Formats: sequence, C-alpha cells, structure tokens
Amino acid sequence: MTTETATTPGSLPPKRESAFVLEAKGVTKTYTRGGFFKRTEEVPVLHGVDLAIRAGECVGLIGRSGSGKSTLGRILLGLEAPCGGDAYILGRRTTDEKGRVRPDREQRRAVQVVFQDAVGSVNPRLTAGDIIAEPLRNFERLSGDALSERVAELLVHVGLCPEDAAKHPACFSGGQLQRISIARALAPRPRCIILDEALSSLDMLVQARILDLLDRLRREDGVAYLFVTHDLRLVKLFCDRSVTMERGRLEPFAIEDLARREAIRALPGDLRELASAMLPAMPI
Ligand SMILES: Nc1ncnc2c1ncn2[C@@H]1O[C@H](COP(=O)(O)OP(=O)(O)OP(=O)(O)O)[C@@H](O)[C@H]1O
Repeated sequence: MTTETATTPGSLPPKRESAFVLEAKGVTKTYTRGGFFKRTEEVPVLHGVDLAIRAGECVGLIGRSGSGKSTLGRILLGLEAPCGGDAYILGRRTTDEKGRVRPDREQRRAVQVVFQDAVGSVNPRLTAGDIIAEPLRNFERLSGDALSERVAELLVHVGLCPEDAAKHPACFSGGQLQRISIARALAPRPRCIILDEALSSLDMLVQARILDLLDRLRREDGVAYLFVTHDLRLVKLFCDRSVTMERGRLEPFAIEDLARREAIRALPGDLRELASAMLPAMPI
C-alpha cells in the first residue's frame, strides 16, 4: 500500500512513501547446505511469508528455535536476499533488479537491529562511546561536542552513565553490553527496530526501564518494533499484535487467547508447548 507525498514546483519527482515501514510479500528462503565432499541439501526455511508493520506498531514474533525468525529478520533488514517474493523498507524493495540486496542509505538508517548476543555484536577494541558514535557519525554527521553529548544522552537513556563512554566492552556485564547495543540501535533515530531476543539477558528492572523507553519512542516518534522473542509475557505486555512462526510459515496469534486453556489446547503443536511452558509464570 503506497501513498504519494506532496511536491513543490521544480523539486525532484515525488518518492513513493509507504504506509508500512517494513514489509515482506510472499517471502521464501531456501539454504543450500553441504558441498565439497558432502551431498548438497536444500533446506527450505521460509514459505511465502507476508508481514507488514506500520509506523508506531509493535508486532511480536513468537516461534520455536529454528523456525525461521532470524532468517526473516535478516531479510527484512536488507542483509539477505529472499529466494522468492520481496522485502520492502519504507515502501521500497531491498533488492535490485538482479535480486541482490541493495538497501540505500535511508533504508539502512530506517531499520536497526539488536541481537541477543551482545558480546558478539560489538567490536571489543572500541570503547562504548565509539560503538554508539559510529551510527551518529555515519547517519547524523555529528562530531565534536555535539557527538559526545548525544552519546552521553543515549547512555543515560539506557540506564548507564556518561563516564561509561570511555570503557571497553570487557569492562561490562552481558546485560550492560546489551544496553550499549540498544543505545547504538537508537542512535540514528530509526523508524523501526528489530529486537531479536534483545531483552532476554536483562534483569526485570532493566527490562522494564528499556520497555518504558521503547514505548515512549513509539508514542512520541512513531518508532515501530518487530519483537522476536520466546517470552509470551513480554509480548502480552508490549505488543499490539503478534504472529507465530511455525516451520517457516506465519500465522496471526491472539495473545489474549493465553487466558483460555481451551484456546491453548487448540494451538499448533510447537506453540501449545511453548504457551503451556510459559503459563505458570503468565500474569493473566
Ligand atoms: N546461513 C545459513 N545456512 C544454512 N542454513 C541456515 C542458515 N541460516 C539459518 N539456517 C537454518 O535455517 C533454519 C532457521 O534458522 P533461524 O536462525 O532463522 O531460526 P530461529 O527461529 O531464528 O531460531 P532461534 O530462535 O534459535 O534463533 C535453521 O534450520 C537453521 O539451521
């Protein structure tokens, strides 16, 4: 779904601006494994996935390990090409006419990601300040005092202190490093953030603080989220709607149904087990 934006005489032709920040249309993905001395094997991972996320919307993506959630996330980020169908950021395809992933600068800025593995997703040689400053230099062209002030502000936003900017990753706990990754994702003022199990390593108090911050960004700036998680409580607390990934297929999932045991019994196998496992801890 697209809408034309207004233009002034003599300006460039209008860009087609989408109502959706992120969109997957009929996305399929198959990996090829093996080769050399092993027989090659085709592994179908995604089967015709449709998903569209509007500005300010938070969509929960629940599913068993290995169901294809991260693969979909990488395709939506413009890091990987789908084998079939298309992925769109800001209404524009992430791939060129030859099917190669080519997100432009605006698209790369618009969608940021926070992975579960905070330690593996930061460069150990950089300071926390450098890690957060990188997208600010690239996308916001900040430097000098303005850059240091914005880095300090982001550190405070995620519950760390400005002095932490000078420290290296080895000085932080896993949860603190995760907060640095979140600050880095927020830095370029994205339109959508993919949170891939991003809050799992945080204690409940820090989780609440980060959720509060993300919720404020959603309300004030219309930031959207794709919230990939196994934690149904977080989905219930934070998401507008949720979908499940079952062996590479997406289905809508009404989180309110978790309050009804008969609805849980009717869930597909994988999800029924997940819901039952979560249930004792669910505040329903
Ligand atoms: N680059 C790759 N090459 C081959 N197979 C891959 C590749 N990436 C993912 N897969 C396979 O695709 C399937 C889906 O993986 P994916 O990481 O998307 O699942 P997931 O739902 O995110 O799991 P988790 O919750 O454990 O992160 C798995 O069987 C995985 O082994």
